[in-house]
Amino acid sequence: MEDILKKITNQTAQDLKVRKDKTSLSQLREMPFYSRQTLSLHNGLKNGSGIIAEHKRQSPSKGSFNCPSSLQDVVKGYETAGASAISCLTDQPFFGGTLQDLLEARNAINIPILRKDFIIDLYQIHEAKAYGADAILLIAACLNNEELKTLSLEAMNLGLEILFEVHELEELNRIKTVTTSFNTSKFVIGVNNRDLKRFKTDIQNSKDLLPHFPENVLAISESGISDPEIVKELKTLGFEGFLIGENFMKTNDPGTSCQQFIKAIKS
Ligand SMILES: O=C(O)c1ccccc1NCC(=O)[C@H](O)[C@H](O)COP(=O)(O)O
Repeated sequence: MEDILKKITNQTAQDLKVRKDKTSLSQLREMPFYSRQTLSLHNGLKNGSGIIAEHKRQSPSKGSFNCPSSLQDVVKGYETAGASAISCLTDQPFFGGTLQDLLEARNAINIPILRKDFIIDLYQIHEAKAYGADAILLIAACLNNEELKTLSLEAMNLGLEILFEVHELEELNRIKTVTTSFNTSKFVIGVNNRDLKRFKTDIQNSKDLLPHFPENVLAISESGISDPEIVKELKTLGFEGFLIGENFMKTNDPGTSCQQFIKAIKS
């Protein structure tokens, strides 16, 4: 595992102990959104712009984005702009997000929401459902095959879709192995263009890994996307989803930035 991921997941494991002591699984199950019918991320991407617009206050690579807009204004702006889905970061120590953000986003919008976090424990899947997510992220670099399978099955049981994230071919091959026995094709695989050792992004990573994708799986390109022309190019190659955070969150009005971006990819 890359150093930064190790650092983040070690912190996640510590924070989880505190949250588990504070809120039991039964209490999560009693929360109003726990029994809610989820929205399909997969369908949202297939039928819409393909943009997953991210709410991201800060990042380990860039620090704070100093976005003056409230979470509600950001996510409502993204929805109005025509985003297919929202990615809501809930990691606090490194990204400044909270589970409360997820709850607020759920109350504000009616498009699919991805809980963007570093999921290493079944408890987090139940949290995702209880706080209103429709999909979760599972990062191959943080999990072995057994963990990937156990977490995926729990998510699917709760009606949550999964975005599997890979950085390299070995991880993509592991996702292929883990998902072959699944009774659904409603999961998506994302290539993260961010090299976590050097914090550099390179779209070429998406282009290199796409030919190795399993058939009929929805492909997403993640990170470092700021040019609508790149999205147009990646679409012609076969990508159907594009996860974009910084490019919108570094502006004063992420919703309007997202609107202009979506207009540009359609022109
Ligand atoms: O963004 C980071 O610096 C980062 C560092 C370590 C682990 C993950 C990180 N980012 C998570 C993401 O995947 C991005 O937030 C997401 O793909 C959007 O990327 P961007 O459009 O470049 O903000």
